[in-house]
Amino acid sequence: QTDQTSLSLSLSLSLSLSLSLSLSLSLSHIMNPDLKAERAGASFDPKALTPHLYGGQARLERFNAVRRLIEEDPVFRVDDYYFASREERYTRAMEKTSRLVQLVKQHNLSEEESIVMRLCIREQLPLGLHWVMFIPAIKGQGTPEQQKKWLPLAQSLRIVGTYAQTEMGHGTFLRGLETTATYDPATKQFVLHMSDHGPHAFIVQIRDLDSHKPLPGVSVGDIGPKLGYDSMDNGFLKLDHVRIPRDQMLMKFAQDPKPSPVWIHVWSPERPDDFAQVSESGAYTRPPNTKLSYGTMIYVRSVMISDAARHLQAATTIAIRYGVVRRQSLLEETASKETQVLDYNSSQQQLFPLLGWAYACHFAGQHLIKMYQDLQASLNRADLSMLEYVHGTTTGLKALVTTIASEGLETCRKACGGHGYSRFSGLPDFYQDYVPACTYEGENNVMKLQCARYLVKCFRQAAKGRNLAPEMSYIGQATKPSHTSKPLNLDGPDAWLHWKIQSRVLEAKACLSLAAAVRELDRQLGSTSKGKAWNNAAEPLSAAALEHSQVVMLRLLEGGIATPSIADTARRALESLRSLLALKLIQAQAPALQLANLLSAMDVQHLSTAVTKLLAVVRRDAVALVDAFDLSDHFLNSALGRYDGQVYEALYAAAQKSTLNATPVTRAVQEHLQPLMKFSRAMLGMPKL
Ligand SMILES: CCCCCCCCCCCCCCCCCCCCCC(=O)SCCNC(=O)CCNC(=O)[C@H](O)C(C)(C)COP(=O)(O)OP(=O)(O)OC[C@H]1O[C@@H](n2cnc3c(N)ncnc32)[C@H](O)[C@@H]1OP(=O)(O)O
Ligand SMILES: Cc1cc2nc3c(=O)[nH]c(=O)nc-3n(C[C@H](O)[C@H](O)[C@H](O)COP(=O)(O)OP(=O)(O)OC[C@H]3O[C@@H](n4cnc5c(N)ncnc54)[C@H](O)[C@@H]3O)c2cc1C
Repeated sequence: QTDQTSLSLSLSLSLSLSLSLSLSLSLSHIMNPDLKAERAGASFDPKALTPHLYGGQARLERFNAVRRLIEEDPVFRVDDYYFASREERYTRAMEKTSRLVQLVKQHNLSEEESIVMRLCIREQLPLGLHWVMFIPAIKGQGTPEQQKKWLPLAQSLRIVGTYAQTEMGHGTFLRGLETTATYDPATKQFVLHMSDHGPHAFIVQIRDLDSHKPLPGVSVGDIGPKLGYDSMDNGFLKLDHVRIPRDQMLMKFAQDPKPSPVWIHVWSPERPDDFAQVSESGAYTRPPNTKLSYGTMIYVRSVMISDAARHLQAATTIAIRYGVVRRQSLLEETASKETQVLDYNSSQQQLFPLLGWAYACHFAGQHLIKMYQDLQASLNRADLSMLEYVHGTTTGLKALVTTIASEGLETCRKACGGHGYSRFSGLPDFYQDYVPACTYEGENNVMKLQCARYLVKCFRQAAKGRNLAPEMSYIGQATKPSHTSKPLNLDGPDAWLHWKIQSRVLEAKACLSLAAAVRELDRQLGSTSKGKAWNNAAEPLSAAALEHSQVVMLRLLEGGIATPSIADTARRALESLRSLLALKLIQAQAPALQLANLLSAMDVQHLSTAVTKLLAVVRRDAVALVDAFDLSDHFLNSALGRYDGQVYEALYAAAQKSTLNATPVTRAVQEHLQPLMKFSRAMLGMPKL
């Protein structure tokens, strides 16, 4: 059996080898003809859309100039990416970080340009958290004096920080954290130790600035291999009675409005649900909102929407380009050519809504960053009115889009068939580095329930006739009796293409879910405690949070498309994509909508016809829509997603680098398989082949 296997494998290997060689000879440096035809046949020019996505022509040009700095520098090459060990990945990532900082200085780049530069690097950088959490924590949580002291040090990398909040025993439940900070008035120091309860933010020096060795009382190290994130040294940290000066507690929101004395944030056993504040002499007072110290998490949840966009853009670019290059099977037996896999309805049903989500996340990401900036500005004016809304919105969107992007990356991998499983497709690595987003910065089940908590609150306010924030006012419908609803009774499939109809139905469905969740919650509350009632109603509550978040995302997509600077041809293509996404969401809920008398049987039939029509419209522009993202081959690092579509040539060339191909016969075969086969032949004899 082993003999036969090795025989047939070597036969097929030599066969594919000669085929691939001839492909590479005849096709190198030529655009794949199918991809060329797609580009020629699109209804709009992606070059007209790209500047809009990058914030205008001038910003796009700056982006490209920065991107060239990365892609033309050998330190950032990606050809070693798929073969490096974890330690090599980590070391190379650190080398890239160091070069990145040199380039920023050398070219005198702005903060925005340095962010762009980080986004162009096809690697997770170990200092990512320094930029995404440590610096934002100082900005968001530090007093002006603390910012003045720490920000210049952090921004110039004289110090490098992390965000060590999660403990072995607690990640979600922040009120359950067990590290204590005990204030010692005699020395005006906090003593940090692992033993009790309480959430606060402190700057703690953990390593010597010169030797980089851990300081006394600090145990720190890498947590070991993970599903992905090979280039990151995610760490453990243990503090044993570590002393830090009092002013290293981030206490922007824990300050007494009166100028002195300085107030400090400390957990109090009398109010375990709460932060308290304590003065130098030990007097307590409440902060304006106990959740203000969670602000850095709100920031990261906001930027994570853009991160989901980037990953979905990459995955759909790879799968859609490959989908037009890859031909497999015959749709019609009489056809002269095999079918492009993107022409299969099942591929379109899966990939095109994801393309819609990629655009939705793009526009929503921009909106959320702005929303966070507005929140910060209002908090700086001691106005807390936005906090609840922003928390409710970001938790729901974080849960929705990280789930869609994670599942979407896997869908794109499967859409690429067997070659999608190769790491050279780029998709496995994007997936394994992205998927922890469902867990970090608030586990998604927990985030959905936080969003639901806000929705239930809005529902109860609306039921009392109170006004809601304009973005939430549609929830008022949820409180109305459902027996009054009437079906749409649309006069044909094209009526489904109107945004007003789509948003009306999506909102109606979200209201239906919210009303059902509140009914279930109230039913539970009638017979059990509040905690148990919420737990028992978790499923409908989570569904309501997701459907509300879909409404928000679709509105932001529509808002992004409606901006006047987009060329009309591109806008029409995007409108079709938005319609397809909205209608696919509605289609998934059609039975419930019919049951609630919101859609008639004919509405559902028209819906199905409209979806089929839209698939064909989006199919025509699918390549143009992913080309508009303008992701480079360097960033995609994908044999399947290349701009020129030379996928087989690239796969073959990449395979040559496998260390198993360094010698014609591997060491493993020489040391283990050959002796085994020799033994089998000696024992059983060998007929002539
Ligand atoms: C120039 C532009 C720049 C652009 C840049 C563009 C960049 C582009 C992209 C660049 C790439 C970036 C990629 C990102 C990579 C990131 C890597 C990150 C790595 C991972 C890091 C981490 O992973 S780091 C740890 C995160 N760890 C959590 O995330 C814990 C979750 N756990 C909780 O967050 C709390 O534990 C939880 C559950 C709320 C309960 O908190 P709790 O028990 O205290 O509170 P309760 O549930 O009792 O709620 C009581 C009331 O508080 C209200 N409330 C609760 N939270 C609130 C809040 N935040 N704000 C307001 N209100 C809040 C709630 O709504 C209730 O309100 P009410 O009473 O009125 O109903
Ligand atoms: C790659 C990666 C990087 C990270 N980086 C950092 C970092 O830099 N700094 C940092 O501080 N932390 C970091 N974390 C930790 C991360 O924030 C936590 O893992 C996350 O908040 C979830 O907490 P947990 O691990 O305690 O999960 P748990 O809370 O133990 O969750 C386990 C299960 O219990 C469920 N569950 C828990 N509580 C509830 C509830 N109230 N209601 C319903 N279900 C519940 C969850 O849904 C989940 O299914 C990182 C994690 C990962 C994966």
